[in-house]
Amino acid sequence: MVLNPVISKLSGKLVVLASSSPRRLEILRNAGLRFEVVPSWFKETLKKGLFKAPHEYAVETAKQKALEVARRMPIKHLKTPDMVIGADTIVTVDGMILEKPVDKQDAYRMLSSLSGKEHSVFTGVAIVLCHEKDDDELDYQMIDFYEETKVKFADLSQDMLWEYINSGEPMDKAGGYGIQALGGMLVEYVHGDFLNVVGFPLNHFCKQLDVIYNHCSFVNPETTESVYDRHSSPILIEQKDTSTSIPRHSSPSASPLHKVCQRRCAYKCCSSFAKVNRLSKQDAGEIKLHNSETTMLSVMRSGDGAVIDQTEPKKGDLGLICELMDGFKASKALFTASKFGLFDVLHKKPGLDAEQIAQEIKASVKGTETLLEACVSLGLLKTRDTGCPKPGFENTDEASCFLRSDSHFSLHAYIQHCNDTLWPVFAHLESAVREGTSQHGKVKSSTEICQVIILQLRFMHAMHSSAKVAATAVATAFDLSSYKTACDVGGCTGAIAYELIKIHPDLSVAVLDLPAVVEMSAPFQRQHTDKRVTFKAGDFLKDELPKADLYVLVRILHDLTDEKLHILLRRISDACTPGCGLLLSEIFLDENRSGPSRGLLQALSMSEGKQRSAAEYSRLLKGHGFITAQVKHTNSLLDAMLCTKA
Ligand SMILES: Cc1cn([C@@H]2O[C@H](COP(=O)(O)OP(=O)(O)OP(=O)(O)O)[C@@H](O)[C@H]2O)c(=O)[nH]c1=O
Repeated sequence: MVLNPVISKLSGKLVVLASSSPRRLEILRNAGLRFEVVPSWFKETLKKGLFKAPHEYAVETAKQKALEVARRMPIKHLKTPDMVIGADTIVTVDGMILEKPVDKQDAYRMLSSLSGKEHSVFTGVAIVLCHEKDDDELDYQMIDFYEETKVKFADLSQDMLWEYINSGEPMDKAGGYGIQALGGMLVEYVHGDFLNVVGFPLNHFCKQLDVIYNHCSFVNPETTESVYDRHSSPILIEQKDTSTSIPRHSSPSASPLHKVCQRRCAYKCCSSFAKVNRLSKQDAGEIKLHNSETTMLSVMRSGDGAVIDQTEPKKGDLGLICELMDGFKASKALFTASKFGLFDVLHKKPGLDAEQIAQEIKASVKGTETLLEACVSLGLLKTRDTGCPKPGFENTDEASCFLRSDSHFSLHAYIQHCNDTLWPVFAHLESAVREGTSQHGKVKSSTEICQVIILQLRFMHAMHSSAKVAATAVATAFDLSSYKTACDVGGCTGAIAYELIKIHPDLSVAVLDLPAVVEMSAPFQRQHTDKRVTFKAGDFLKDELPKADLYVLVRILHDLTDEKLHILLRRISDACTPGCGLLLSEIFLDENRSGPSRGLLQALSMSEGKQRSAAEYSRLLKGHGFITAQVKHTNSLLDAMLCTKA
């Protein structure tokens, strides 16, 4: 297998990764594959008992994830992809299939069942090759396979397990661990493909691409001929069979899933098979069949004949609700501790007890004690045994990194902004929802005019601190070496600009922002001497944009009305020559707008704009002549997208 020619076979094709897993994205990106990410909406609810072996469950889930995206993309007016890749990772031990834990207790249960034992990690992968037929139909071929890796865990003590669980790492990972990070410390040995455990069996995938593009010919959907490659061992390809077309309103039993299962045939390469299936684009909604199998709803009739909906609570349901009910208390505890400078005090004098801390922060002993305990429970502080009857307190690593006011990645100013500005705005949320307007005005109108400048400066501090935390992820998201001049439109204090020039030595950046902002941003530049960042005062909606071959828009578009957004994009597009780049950074919503919460909660206090998914931004930009080259979900505060002017 020659790796690069295999990956390069896909250049120029629209390859879509139907996954929200940042690990899969990174594995494939690192392999040089160019693709878009459209997370699947398929709910992982297939009945495990229906499958003879665990890997069949993983493969079937992967197939359904990929098919759901292949169906949805053309309907949602996105382009029909050439290839959709879906994957599903599961952990199996003692006959049980472990997926992602629903809460900490569940993670504990999973990890204890793995302690001291060998288990298997299976990743099922589905590759859907699509061929657009006409307005209504989509032909596709499905190739699927799986990979198994054996992993042995050391004996794990209860303390160690809880420490690991409290790190937060287990929650979005099958089996409740991430071998690529802290979870690696739990592992005694790995037999097989390491990346398979992380979430994607890259080696097996490349072999499959090799088979697809170098060693076999697939059924040509136009001619309906089935073809064998005579120079390699025969790959059995089912002849196109229109009986696999899915009726527009197929019943669950005639679902693609069932058809696919029944029609499975012998083939080379593990469990792969390829055949042409036909899918009506209208069938997108029909994938719901599994919901009926897994729902826990039982309908009963009460004495007066009314239907009572008795939904049994699922494990973890209560945990979720409690977390949400108490969420505001946790936030306010963080804001208060931050306002009192608690994390600075404990950085300078770790190990102080409650009484000493109360003295330092000039607060009551009783109140301080309560706040300290709450902060420990939230993972912001930890206790230290000082040998005295009263425990000492110190910052956790997270607090040390993000909550001190003097740390490089300090979010202190942003947290104060949350407390002083956003908290009062959210107190008016009911009115905001009822009236459909932001409540910023109500809160601001009660502010003295002379305070406006102070507020503006505070706001800039807040933006500066969160931009600094997001900057590395944004600046390193893509290879920008071909660009020499950039303009950071609305770049505020230059936090992103300075990071960009740090990472890209040949780049110089002009930061464009309103005159008042540029004037007030001087104190933020004191520690920077590099002349490659310059500031230009101007209104990006009216004044001339500095010439550049890369325009940068970080957290700008979501805040603009549609009208302003189109004015800005048109102005940038006019300033660009073909080949110029546009680096967009925002929180990208999931395609079904079901998350991430950070983006959706932010929308609740936004005045004019709206939050969008990567595909929505992509479409907007396409309307102004920009083609999306790459999308990156960074796992940091902001995601990123690189587009090129066509
Ligand atoms: C064992 C292990 C798993 N994982 C992650 O566990 C998720 C599995 O869940 P999934 O359902 O297969 O995928 P998902 O995250 O829900 O994404 P999607 O493809 O959208 O369903 C994937 O993320 C994997 O990386 C690690 O990161 N490290 C590990 O060591």
